[in-house]
Amino acid sequence: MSDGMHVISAPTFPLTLESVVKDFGKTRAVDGISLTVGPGEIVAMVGPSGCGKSTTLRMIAGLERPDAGRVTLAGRCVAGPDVWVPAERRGVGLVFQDHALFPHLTVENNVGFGLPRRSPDRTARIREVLDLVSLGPLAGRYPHELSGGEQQRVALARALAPRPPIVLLDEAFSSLDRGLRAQIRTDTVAILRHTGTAAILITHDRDEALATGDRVVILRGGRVEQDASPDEAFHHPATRFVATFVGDAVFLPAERDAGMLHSEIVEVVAPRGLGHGAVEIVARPHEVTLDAGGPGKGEITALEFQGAFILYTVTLKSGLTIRSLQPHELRLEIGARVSVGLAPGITPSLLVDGVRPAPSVF
Ligand SMILES: Nc1ncnc2c1ncn2[C@@H]1O[C@H](COP(=O)(O)OP(=O)(O)OP(=O)(O)O)[C@@H](O)[C@H]1O
Repeated sequence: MSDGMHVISAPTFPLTLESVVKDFGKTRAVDGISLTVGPGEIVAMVGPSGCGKSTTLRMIAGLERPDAGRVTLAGRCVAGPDVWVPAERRGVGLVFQDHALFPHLTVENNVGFGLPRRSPDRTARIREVLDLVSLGPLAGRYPHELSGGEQQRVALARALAPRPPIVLLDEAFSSLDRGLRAQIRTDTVAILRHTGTAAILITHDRDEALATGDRVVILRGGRVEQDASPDEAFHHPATRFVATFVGDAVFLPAERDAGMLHSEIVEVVAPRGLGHGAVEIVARPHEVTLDAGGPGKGEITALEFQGAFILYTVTLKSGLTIRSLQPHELRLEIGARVSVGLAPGITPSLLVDGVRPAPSVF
């Protein structure tokens, strides 16, 4: 610019959704979702069946047309009022649960499918992405000659080959068995990070979402219930629904008195401006302590062996049941009386009428 001003250009986000809506007849599948995915960011989208995950992904890919709102990919509006760019011209990478490989094409031809036929670097690019997923030696095989994990890697290589702004993974690991699944997921994330490719990963599995995403977007009824880091969603859930969706949660009703919140097992200072409404203190079972000495306010009413830990169900005097996750060193029988508390250093989150109070109260 001639006046000497520096122009700082806005970063180009791989993906922006603005108030996107999709109806199927009378069903509102997606109800005004807004979302941004930053460069190289991996976003896990999670929520119960029917919450709109796949429909959202299909609108990003161009397989469904939004009824309202706007989809922008790498700075280009691809869906909006009067704008519609079809799937084949969006350049989005897709990886599905069933891998969707072409059975009559070899691995290398599957990988090269999205690359222009006459591109001079086509062969080199196929080699490069096959090496990236460690499948170079299998380039000439057909999909039916590969294991499930290898097929998944071919699908990833095919999605990455055209250097897409974003890769969309729809339940991409669900068909793999448990042990393999964790390994392939780790490898996939490493490859996405290595190439700096942004991704949205759709999953039913909360542990997968928390382990994989830089951010987790929790959907419910076609809306974003919370969009936060895994740590934030786990420790400061926006709603009661999120609290239970991202992990096992213990809700302790609390009474207000003289600036304190009193629950059956713990007291905490009431933050200023907490507002009116029913307050609950939220804890996780691994934060609930049990002490077998003394009279105790609770009684062990069930226990469940969970590998490295035992999950105890404790019934308190009021009849409220809570859960506590304990190492095997603590051996308690059903019927044992215990004192119950919260581990030192824990600042439990609060809900007022089922919703996290505004951050300004803390
Ligand atoms: N083609 C369609 N026609 C009619 N209704 C549809 C269609 N696709 C999805 N729906 C409905 O839209 C809502 C959202 O579906 P969607 O598949 O996006 O959910 P989801 O979160 O991906 O679910 P799941 O985890 O079970 O795959 C559901 O109520 C579903 O029944």
